Order: sequence, then structure tokens, then C-alpha cells
Amino acid sequence: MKVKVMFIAPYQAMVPLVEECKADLTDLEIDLEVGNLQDGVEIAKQAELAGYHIIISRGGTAQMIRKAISLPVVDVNITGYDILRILTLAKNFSEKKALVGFTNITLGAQSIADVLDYPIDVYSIKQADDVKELLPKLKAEGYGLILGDVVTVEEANRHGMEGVLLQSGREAIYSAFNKAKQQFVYHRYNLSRIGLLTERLKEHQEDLIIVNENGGIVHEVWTSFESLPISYDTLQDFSEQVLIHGTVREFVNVNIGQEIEVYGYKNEIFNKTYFIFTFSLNVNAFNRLNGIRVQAENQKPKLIHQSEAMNQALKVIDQSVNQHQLYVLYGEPGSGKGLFAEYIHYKTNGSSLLVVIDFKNCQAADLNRILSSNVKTIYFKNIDEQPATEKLNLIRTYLYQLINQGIRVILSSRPDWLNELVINDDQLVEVYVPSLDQRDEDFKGLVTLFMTEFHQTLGTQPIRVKEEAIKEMKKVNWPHNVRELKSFIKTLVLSEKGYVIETSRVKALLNEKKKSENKKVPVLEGTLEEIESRVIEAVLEEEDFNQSKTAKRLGINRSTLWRKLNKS
Ligand SMILES: Nc1ncnc2c1ncn2[C@@H]1O[C@H](COP(=O)(O)OP(=O)(O)OP(=O)(O)O)[C@@H](O)[C@H]1O
Repeated sequence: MKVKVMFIAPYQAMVPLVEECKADLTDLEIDLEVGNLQDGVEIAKQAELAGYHIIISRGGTAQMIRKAISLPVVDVNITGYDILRILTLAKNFSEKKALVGFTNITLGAQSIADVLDYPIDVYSIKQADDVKELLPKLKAEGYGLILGDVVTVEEANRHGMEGVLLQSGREAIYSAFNKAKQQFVYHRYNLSRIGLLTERLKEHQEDLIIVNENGGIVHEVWTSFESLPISYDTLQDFSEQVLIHGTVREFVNVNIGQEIEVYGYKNEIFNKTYFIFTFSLNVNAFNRLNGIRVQAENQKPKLIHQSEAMNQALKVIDQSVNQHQLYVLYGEPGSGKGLFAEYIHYKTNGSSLLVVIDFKNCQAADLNRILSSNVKTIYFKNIDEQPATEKLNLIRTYLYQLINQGIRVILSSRPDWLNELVINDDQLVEVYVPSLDQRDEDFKGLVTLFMTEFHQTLGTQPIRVKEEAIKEMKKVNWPHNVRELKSFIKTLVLSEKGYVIETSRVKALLNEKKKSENKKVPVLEGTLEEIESRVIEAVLEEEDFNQSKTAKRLGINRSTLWRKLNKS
């Protein structure tokens, strides 16, 4: 890694010397700009943002830069050689001469002048502004030639005196570069420590930025976002709020329709204030949309796969996942396509968001918002269920765009329907999710998993099902596959107070299930009120019993839905 150095020369005449030294210092990456005092500070701030490691400047400019940024700032010192050179130069002038500067220069200059018997007077100042008062006095006392730094020379010229700039020579510039190299060794040590901490932060999937009092970026870590997801100006406003209130928590709607939660607080280190901001996508904002669910957690899905059929299907994913971005999942209802989508997401973009879009129930406008966001995996389910042309066109438009942006797209569809999308076969991986009747070996694992899940979430008692009982379950048809089995296990464990489920209990429940299925009322049978009640219940079930989403889908308000539900 090369050291990136920004050399800010306070005066133009320094440029050729720096250029000359630069040519010999190939182990440094040196950029050069000219800027005195505040101009120099502005350049330094930009350099900090642009990732330079070290700044080199001189005198008052270096001092001001040091106060404004957090990077190491190396001074180009004024050496005895520099003073000797300027005194020798001044000797040839006949006017009355004075050298003006801070004591670090004037003490040395006075002794050189005394030793070599140079006719020059030396004046010390305590701060840069002192020259404004001093120079008119020198003018009045008959001085014609003033030696000093940039500000002094400019002031001398303004008062009609000759100003000669105290310049830094080659050796001072070389020495500054050497100091920069030494400083960098220490700086790099700190950077590597920060690098380790950054990795730790990434493991915690934090997106954060640390800025200093001047708005300079001290550190940033991006895991879900590519870079700062809000504008820099907004960030500055938040820093001001943190300064006043101590913390800030805001939701920012960024232009692509995402809501981002920003949390900010401050920390004082070595008397300097730092503002720390964390960013997260407000998943709830997406989840409020109909037919759209965002999954933020990043755990390996609990997927039972003891059967040959399941292992074959998973192998297809494992072997293709690094080269392919477009997947189509085929499978019967409830067979686990959603879980496969989670598995693909986990295998690839584990640390980012998975958005599940139920094509049947989502709004095209919402779809547009999600599609243009920076979500990393999108699973479109029910894509073949009478898609509105509007939505279909949207998918057609976005599909390759999404893939080009590195977003993984997973669809679940009927095989024949795919032609409508005109998908290039090379890009696509098709996965056949086996139905439950092809997966005898998975039964025991599935039953145990669901039983454990309900034991933990609902506090149900049973912790074991007799082997014979499982055999009974395998004998019947499960047209809605694993979802249906899961629902059956739920009823089973809820109705059992003992720890073990006997075969007789399973047989009895399977019988009841069969009877109720035979009795299922056709949707259109009965009075209008009864039909309405069945429709409401069916939609409610499809929307996971979320009343807001159900009401929205049915085009009625929540209180009407509530009234209708309580009537039935
Ligand atoms: N192999 C498996 N291991 C554990 N749980 C499973 C497995 N397959 C499915 N499930 C569970 O069964 C239920 C239904 O699965 P999922 O929703 O993934 O099915 P699907 O094929 O996407 O259904 P649909 O197409 O009807 O929406 C979920 O609760 C899921 O967690």
C-alpha cells in the first residue's frame, strides 16, 4: 500500500521544488495543491474525504489545517539554511531591512545575523494578525525591505515596502516527506487496528459512519448499503441536532421510496467530538405494503432434507449459486418453495434483505418502489396467477436490470408460463421442489421440527410422536404438502396434554380431518352473508390474519371488516 500524501504549498514558488523532490520519492503517492491559510484548509478537508493518509503544509496554514481535520499533518520546517539563504539575498539590497516572524524563526535568524554581522533587524510576532499592526510602524520607521512568510510579504507589499518570502529549501521539503513516511508507519498501525474493528462491525451487520465536528468522515462501514444512503447535507443537519439534543432518531425517505432509520449520538475522545450514525432500512415500511414481506434476518433456514429428492434439489442450488442469479422454483402448494428461496438468499446474499413479493396480491406501484430499491434478493411468488399486464411488463423491464445490478431474482411459476417472460435459458436455473409424497424420509424430521417449534412458541406439551403414528401420517395424501402437515401437527400438539403422542390420537385426528374435508362447503353455497363470510375468512387466512391487509385487499375499511367479522 502506497502512502497517499497531499502536499499543500502555501505559495506558488514552492511548487517546482516539491515537483523535483516528488520524482525521487516513488514509494509515496504525492499530490500537490497551492493554498494559503483558509484556502489550504479547504483543500485539506477535501483530501480527507478523498482518502489521503497524510497532509504536508507549512507555518500558519499547517496549524489551521491541523485544527480542521483528523489526518496527521506534517510541517515543512524553516531551517537554518533557509534563513541563511534569505539573509544573504537581502544583503544585496540597500534599503533598511527587517525580518518578521514567529520566535521559532526569529531567534535563529537573530543569532545568524549577529554572527555573520548582517545589517538586519529582527521582529518577533506572537500571532499572524500582529503583522497588521507592526508593518505600518516599520514603514514609518523607514524600512524598505521586509522578509517573512506569505502573510507578512503580502502586508509589506500593501504598505509599499518590498516583501521577500522566506522560502523552504529542498532539504526542508525532503525532511517533511521523510517525516510523513515515519508518521505513516504509526498511522498504518492505527488503520490496521481500525480495519480489524471494522470487520467485527461488519459481522454485526452495522451500517455506520463517524464524522468529526467539521463534517469530515473519520470512518465508515457499509454492509447493507453501498455508501452513505442519505445526503451529506442531511447528515450535517443531524450532527447539529445531536450536538443540541445528545441523540437523534429519524426516518428519512430517500428518493427511491425507501425509508431509512437513522440513529445518531456523539462521543468525546481527546476533547474532540465525534458523531456516530447508524443506518437501517425500515423493514416495517415495506411490510405495510400489500403482498410484500421483507425478511431482514440472516439465519440459515431450518430446512429438513433427509430424502434423496430434497438433497438432489438442494444440490442444484449449491452447485449453481456462484454463477447464476436467476432461479425459477417449481413445486406444489406448500411444498417449501418459499423456504428454498430463503436458502438461495442465505447462500448468496446472506447479510442483506430478502423481499418476498406475492404477485397475486401486490400493487404495481408498490412493486415499482421495491424493484428500484437496493434490496439484494427478490422472490416473486405466484407469478403465474393471472398477472396483470402492468405487473408483467414491470417484471420484463426490470428483470435483466435487476440481475445486472447484482440482485438475485427468484420466481415461482408453472413451467409453461416462463415463455411469457422470454428468459434466456443460459441465465436461468430451474429447481423442482419435491412434493411431500416423494419425501418419506423427511416425515420424521418435519414432525419433530414442528413439534419443537410449537413447544417453544405456544408452550405445547408433546415432545415425542410414536413411530407408528408417523407411519399413519405417511399413508394419507397431503395436497398442500408441508404446510398442511405443519397445520395438522399444530392441531395435534394443541389437543394433547401428555408428553407423547400415541398412534391412536393421530389416527383419530386424521379421521376427523378427512371427514371435514369431505364436508367442505362450496364457496357459492348459502346466503349472500354466508358467502361473504367465507370469502372474508379465506382472504384473512391468505393474509396471515392481518386485518389491515385483508381490509385493503377487500376494498373496505378496517372498522367495516371488524364489524363483519364479529357478526359472523
Ligand atoms: N423442508 C422443509 N423443512 C422445514 N419446513 C418446511 C420445509 N418445507 C416447507 N416447510 C414449511 O412449510 C410451510 C410451507 O412452506 P413454503 O411457504 O415455503 O411453501 P411454498 O411452496 O412456498 O408454498 P406456496 O407456493 O403455497 O406459497 C412453511 O412453514 C415452511 O417453513
